[in-house]
Amino acid sequence: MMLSTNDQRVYPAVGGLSRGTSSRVVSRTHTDVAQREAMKPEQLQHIWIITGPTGSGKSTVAKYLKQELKLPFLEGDDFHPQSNKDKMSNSTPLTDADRWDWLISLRDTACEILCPSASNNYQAPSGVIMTCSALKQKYRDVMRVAAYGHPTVRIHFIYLKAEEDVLMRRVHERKSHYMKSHMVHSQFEALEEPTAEWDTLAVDVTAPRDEVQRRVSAVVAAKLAEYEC
Ligand SMILES: Nc1ncnc2c1ncn2[C@@H]1O[C@H](COP(=O)(O)OP(=O)(O)OP(=O)(O)O)[C@@H](O)[C@H]1O
Ligand SMILES: O=C(O)[C@H](O)[C@@H](O)[C@H](O)[C@H](O)CO
Repeated sequence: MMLSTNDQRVYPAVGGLSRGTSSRVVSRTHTDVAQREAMKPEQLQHIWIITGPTGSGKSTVAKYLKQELKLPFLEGDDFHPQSNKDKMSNSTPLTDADRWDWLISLRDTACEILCPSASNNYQAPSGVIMTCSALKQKYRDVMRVAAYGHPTVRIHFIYLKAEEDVLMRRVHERKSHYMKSHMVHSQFEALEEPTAEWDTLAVDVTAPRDEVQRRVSAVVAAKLAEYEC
């Protein structure tokens, strides 16, 4: 299934993110809620966060989705400081403390991208795709802050789900990456599955790549269709 692309739309600066507010948490008022409910689909900006443990195929799926939706893409791995990469290369799992700044910098970069600016010719994109393991609920909550005070923004987690042994095999076969297969178990230990969270679309990724792509396309298309009603 091919997704319809909506990246060509031009958004007025007035409805979108405004510079300088990306990291500020604004309290939700009745007006905010009313504005949020009154949004037209073409005014919305979607943050698609591809989540799951190491080896679940986040980068693979995100590159596919980038082509399909023609949206900017942020690779979560690129936002880890060298100290985090060194830790993971040395087979030491990251702690919460290691992850906060990483999560915040990813979130704030997504907000910057969605903001009309000279770099996008004052035509902010209709969304952004990012990879981010977001293993725990409190990490996903950090990302959810991107929608606070920004009535145009909708956040969707696409959770790539597979059994540990499947990911162990995939990471073992993947060469030239700092994350090695013996780190997979620690990722499952940290994992709090988001399957019951309202903004999460779970996709079973045990299947071959083309089938996973079809599943991801289907859940994204279904989600976008909800806003057209
Ligand atoms: N559906 C699939 N079937 C088989 N192999 C796959 C599938 N999807 C991805 N792979 C392979 O599994 C490995 C892990 O995929 P990928 O690097 O995209 O995962 P990731 O979640 O981004 O990992 P990390 O968090 O460690 O960066 C890669 O070698 C990739 O080619
Ligand atoms: O939170 C984490 O422990 C990391 O983000 C891992 O989940 C990533 O998979 C790692 O960056 C390897 O790519």
